[in-house]
Amino acid sequence: MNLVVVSNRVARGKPNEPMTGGLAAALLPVVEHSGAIWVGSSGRVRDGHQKEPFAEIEALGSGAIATLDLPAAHYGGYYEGFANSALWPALHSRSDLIRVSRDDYISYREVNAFMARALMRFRKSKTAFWVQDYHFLALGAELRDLGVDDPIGFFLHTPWPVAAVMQGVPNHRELITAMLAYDLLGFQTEADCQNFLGYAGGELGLIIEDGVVLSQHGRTRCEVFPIGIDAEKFAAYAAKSASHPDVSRLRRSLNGERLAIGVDRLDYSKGLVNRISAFDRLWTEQPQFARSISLLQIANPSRGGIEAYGNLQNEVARLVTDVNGRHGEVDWTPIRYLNKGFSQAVLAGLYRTAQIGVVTPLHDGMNLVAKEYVAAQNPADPGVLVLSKFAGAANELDTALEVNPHDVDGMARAIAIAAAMPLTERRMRWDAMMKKLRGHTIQQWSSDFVAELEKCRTEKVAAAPLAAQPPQALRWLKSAISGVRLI
Ligand SMILES: O=P(O)(O)OC[C@H]1O[C@H](O[C@H]2O[C@H](CO)[C@@H](O)[C@H](O)[C@H]2O)[C@H](O)[C@@H](O)[C@@H]1O
Ligand SMILES: O=c1ccn([C@@H]2O[C@H](COP(=O)(O)OP(=O)(O)O)[C@@H](O)[C@H]2O)c(=O)[nH]1
Repeated sequence: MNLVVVSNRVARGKPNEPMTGGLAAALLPVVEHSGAIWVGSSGRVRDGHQKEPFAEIEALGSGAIATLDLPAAHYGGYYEGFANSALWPALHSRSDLIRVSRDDYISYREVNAFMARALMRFRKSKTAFWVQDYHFLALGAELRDLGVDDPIGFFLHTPWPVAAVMQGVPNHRELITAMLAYDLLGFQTEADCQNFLGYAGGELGLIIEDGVVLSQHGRTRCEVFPIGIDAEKFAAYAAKSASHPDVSRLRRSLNGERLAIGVDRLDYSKGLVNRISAFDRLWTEQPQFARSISLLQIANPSRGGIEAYGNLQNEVARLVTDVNGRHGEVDWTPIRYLNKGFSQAVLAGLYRTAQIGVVTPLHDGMNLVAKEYVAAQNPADPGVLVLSKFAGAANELDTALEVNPHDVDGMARAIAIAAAMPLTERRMRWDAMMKKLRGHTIQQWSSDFVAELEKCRTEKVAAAPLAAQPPQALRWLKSAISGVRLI
């Protein structure tokens, strides 16, 4: 089976460059080892009507990356508009930030249709399509409209909120009905999956049986596939990172003080304001921690053309200046705040240098930084992960110090507890988390999904004659022939 992976963002495959987000970071090794073709946006646009989409193709391990120039007239409305100003805030339960625009929705659908047409040239006799993330909710339906009867699966990297929040997204019914053209919908957590099923059953009134939604598109299985990392790679990077100039300079600069590290895109979902406020609270309420704990916050700028992101960047910069101004000394800077990225090899060394990892998003699909921080620790003297209960990673990393990111005092207390935690407890917590990370790698995540996708397609085709009926007919049939299972 040939695998075609599709996402908006693709990784550049250069080992010394930072990754832009977890999706690209996670899929890079999957494509390298599976021989898949990974199709995504080049980040450039092209004017006019493209007969043949312009694609650049380069090898990536045993696979390849094909990047497309997206249509100039629709790119802004698609990426900064509908995807990141309507869907992203909704998916992260920030209804207050949803921006509604009819034109953005049209552009979003145009780009989904454009991508479907472009994908036809990557289709061979036996192909499975694996679509990634909220940029392409309608891509499966567009492919079906073009006559594609191959397995088509979808994985959502973000959370899926409760139905009342999704109802704030323009055209939500049409869009979510289109999602049912996929054979398999994958989610990061059980809560996300249940929220989706709740919407399908409640808002769309569809029948759901054992995690399968029955609709006019047939059967759509919904399942949980928490994304993993290559823990061994991070451990190996960390073990040999000391010689890297950034890592050794950081270590020399510490003078015995303890370091906490935060690594995030500058995104309102990451809870940066509350995190910095928690450090402010710690240094104010427990002055013995001034000089003895400092924070290294890497905050890579993201989606800078969107107002909410520009506002956040200003707010965080102001807050850091204020906190440093009040708590700093001539020879001590409480928060080292960097608006740039590092390669994962360097990042691993920075993670290992820090005794505390602070990962406190208000909402996050998974948060790979949490997993990478754990994997990069020195087994003989591991650091402590302070982790938000609203990160998908909290489901697996359940021996981290769990915090509520809305509770600034609680986070300040957790940071103090982390700083004082004895070695035996740190090792016990770290061992348990490391076992989970080793037991569920990124390669397993992808092979589990693809195996399930092939199985679902076979089941869907076998059940097609009955499941292809409109949902109203299914409901009527079900009540008319009681006791008969409609699968
Ligand atoms: O492509 P961008 O607009 O620059 O944004 C970067 C990525 O952000 C999001 O990442 C998510 O995927 C991670 C891996 O599964 C997950 O750990 C994290 O919780 C998610 O937020 C977004 O979903 C991606 O599409 C973006 O590429
Ligand atoms: O300077 C940086 C900051 C982050 N990352 C990578 O970007 C990803 C961030 O993923 P995460 O799931 O934590 O959050 P997202 O940005 O996708 O929301 C991780 O794999 C990091 O290793 C990186 O390579 N360099």
